[in-house]
Amino acid sequence: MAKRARKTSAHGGKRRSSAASEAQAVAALPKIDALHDVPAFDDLRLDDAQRTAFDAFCATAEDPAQMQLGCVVRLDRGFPLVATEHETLRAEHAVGFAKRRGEEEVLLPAVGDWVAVRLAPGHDMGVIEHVLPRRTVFERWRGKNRGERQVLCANVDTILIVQPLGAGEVLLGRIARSLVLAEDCGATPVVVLTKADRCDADGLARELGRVRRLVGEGVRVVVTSSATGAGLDEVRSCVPPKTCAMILGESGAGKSTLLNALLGHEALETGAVRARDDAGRHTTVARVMVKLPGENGVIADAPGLRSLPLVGHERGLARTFPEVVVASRDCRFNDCTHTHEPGCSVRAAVEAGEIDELRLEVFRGLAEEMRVSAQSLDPDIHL
Ligand SMILES: Nc1nc2c(ncn2[C@@H]2O[C@H](COP(=O)(O)OP(=O)(O)OP(=O)(O)O)[C@@H](O)[C@H]2O)c(=O)[nH]1
Ligand SMILES: [Zn+2]
Repeated sequence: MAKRARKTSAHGGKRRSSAASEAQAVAALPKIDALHDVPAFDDLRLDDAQRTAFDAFCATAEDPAQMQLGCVVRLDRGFPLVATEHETLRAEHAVGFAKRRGEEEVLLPAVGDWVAVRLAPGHDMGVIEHVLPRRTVFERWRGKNRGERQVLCANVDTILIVQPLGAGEVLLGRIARSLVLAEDCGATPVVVLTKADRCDADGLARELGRVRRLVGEGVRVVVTSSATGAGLDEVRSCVPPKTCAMILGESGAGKSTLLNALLGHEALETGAVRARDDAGRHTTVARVMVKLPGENGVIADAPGLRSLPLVGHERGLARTFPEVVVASRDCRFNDCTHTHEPGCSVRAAVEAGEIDELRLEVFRGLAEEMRVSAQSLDPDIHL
C-alpha cells in the first residue's frame, strides 16, 4: 500500500487562499484553556469495531508512534478540536479530506467522530488522517433539491427534540419530522417540551396530551422549565455516562437556555465565533459538545438549523409509524394515499380504532413530502 501523503489542509470545507490567512484563522480560534465543559476521551464511548479499525489503520501508517486515537469534540469554523487519550488538541485535515465546498461533506470529520490523528514531535497541531467507522450518524440535507448532505453529529445515541410550550399549540409536524430523522439514523428520540412555566395547568395537560398522542407509547416526553428547574433531572437521566445526545430544535425553542440550565452555568464562552449563514443572518459557527457535570454523558448542540427536509428517510418513517406501514401492505393499490381509495386497509384500521387518525394525518404529510423530494432529486422524473 502506498504511503500516505504528508501534505495537510487545515480546513476541509472551505479552501483558504494562503498560508498567512490560514495562520490568521487558526490564531483567531478560541484558546483551548478558555473553553469550558469540553468532553474528555473517557467521556465518550468507543466501540470494539472502532478500536479495531484504528489499530488496522495504524498498522498501515508510516509513523504509527505519532498516531493517536481521539474524538472530535468541537468544530470552530470547521477546525476540529480532538480529545485523545493523552491530550486535547487542535487539528487540521490531511489533504485527502480537502474537498471543494459541496462535495461529499459527509466524509469530513464531524463532531462525535472517532479519528486517527497524527501529532508530529514539536507540533502543537495534529493532523486528522482517518475517520473511523460511525456507529450512527445524524445528517441533514441542506436544501430539498441541492443534494448536499451535512453531518451534524456522528456516533449520536439520543436526539433531544426541543419544542417550546406557551406559544400557541406545540408544532406536532416539527416533532414528527425530528422523530423520523432520529429513527432514521438509529438514535433514540426524546421529546423535550421547554418553557412549561409559560403554560397554565390546563394548557399543559392539553399540549402534553396532543404530543403523547402523536408520539405513542414508545417515546419519552419530558416537560421542562429552565426558569423553575422542572424536568432538568429527567433530561439528565436521558443522557447516561458515555452516551451522546444531540439537541435539536428551531431557533428560540430554548435550546441554549436548557443547555445552560443542565450545566449550571453559561455554556458558550462570550464572543463565540459567529459568521453569516447562507441566509445572510448571523449564526454561531462553532459546533460543540459539552460534558454534563456528574454521572452523565455529553450533549452536542446543532445551532443555526433552519430547515430539516425529508429526503429518502423511508426507514425513519417506517420506524416512527410502524402501524401505518404494516397496514398499508394490504392496501389494494401500491401507491395508496390512504385518503379515499377503495380497499385501503389503513383507513379500515383507523375505523376499527387500531390506528390513530392524528398519527395517520401527520404520516401522510411527511410521506408526501418525501415522495416529492425523491422525484425532484431524480432528473429523469418530471412532476
Ligand atoms: N419563560 C421561559 N423562557 C425561556 C425558557 N427557556 C428559554 N426561554 C426564553 O426563550 C428565548 C429563546 O431561548 P434560547 O435558549 O436562546 O433559544 P435557542 O433554542 O437556543 O435559540 P437559538 O440560539 O436561536 O437556536 C429566550 O428569551 C429565553 O430566555 C423557560 O424555560 N422559560
Ligand atoms: Zn391505503
